[in-house]
Amino acid sequence: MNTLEIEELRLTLPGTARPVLNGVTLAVGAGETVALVGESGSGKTLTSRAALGFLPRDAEVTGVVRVAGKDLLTMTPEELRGVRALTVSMIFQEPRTSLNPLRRIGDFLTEGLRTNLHWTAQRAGDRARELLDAVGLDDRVLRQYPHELSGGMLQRVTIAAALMSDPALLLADEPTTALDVTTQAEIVALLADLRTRFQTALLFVTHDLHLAAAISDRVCVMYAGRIVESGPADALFDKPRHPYTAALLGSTPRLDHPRKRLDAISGQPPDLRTALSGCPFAARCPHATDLCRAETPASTPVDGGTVACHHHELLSLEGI
Ligand SMILES: Nc1ncnc2c1ncn2[C@@H]1O[C@H](COP(=O)(O)OP(=O)(O)OP(=O)(O)O)[C@@H](O)[C@H]1O
Repeated sequence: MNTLEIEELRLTLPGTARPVLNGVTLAVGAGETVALVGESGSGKTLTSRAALGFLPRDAEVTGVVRVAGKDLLTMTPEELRGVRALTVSMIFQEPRTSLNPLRRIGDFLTEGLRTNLHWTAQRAGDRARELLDAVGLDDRVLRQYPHELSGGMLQRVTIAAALMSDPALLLADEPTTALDVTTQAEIVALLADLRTRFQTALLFVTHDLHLAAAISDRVCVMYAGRIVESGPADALFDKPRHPYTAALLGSTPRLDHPRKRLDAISGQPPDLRTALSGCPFAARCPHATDLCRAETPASTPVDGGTVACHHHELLSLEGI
């Protein structure tokens, strides 16, 4: 059984001309890391928050969001609280905003298990020390306050906190964006190490396709509320099938080719006030034809993944 299954998730917000999520389907297997990649506004955060059962209050939602076999969209608030406390944890972009500045790190780490599972202070403290060690921090941190730690140390603390309940699924939403480049690399290496050590499924949200390929088993590429391509990370990286994936690869700096010329993707992603017909990427795609502008391509299974492009077979042959 997959740890996370999202099927045909469609989410519409009031006052918009099209759904902000438009039939998102993705799965994360037990212990697997899947990256969700796309430009700002493509719907990555809304998708990952849906895996915690957090949806905008005024949204119209259809589809299925199953965690460990149970559909979050039909759960009672009480059941949802249980899932968030024990089964799914989230690591946020900016660690400082997820910690209370007035509370010691030790209290922050242990309060969930003490409240939700009624663990004793001793037992929860032992678990906190074990996890601080796993994330490379000394247990003196337990007595410190957030302002005494650097951004990188705080992100390690929030990762330890996310793992305290031994969750089946970890959601990481741009967890390195607020950090400097060296610390970013350390946090990515740490997450890669922890996912094998703790066997936690990980959904990693990022706008950086190279980072996604480095950390994940599979990648889902999002554009305008849809998954336009998914597949094994190395295959998608070596041989993208969707013109948008190819364009994203060409526009992201690479650590191994820092001087390579970058090609910006021309145009802007469509905003939510624009109704879309046809392929959502057609207006920016160098390969678009009348068919693309008229008909929305369905997501089609291909070797180990999916692609939603009318011309993917031809483009794969030509090597986009
Ligand atoms: N509660 C909300 N009310 C209105 N619009 C929203 C709400 N939440 C998200 N949106 C809009 O939905 C779209 C998708 O948002 P989302 O945060 O999922 O994008 P994203 O891909 O994560 O982008 P970023 O990388 O900038 O965080 C955006 O246009 C955003 O402005």
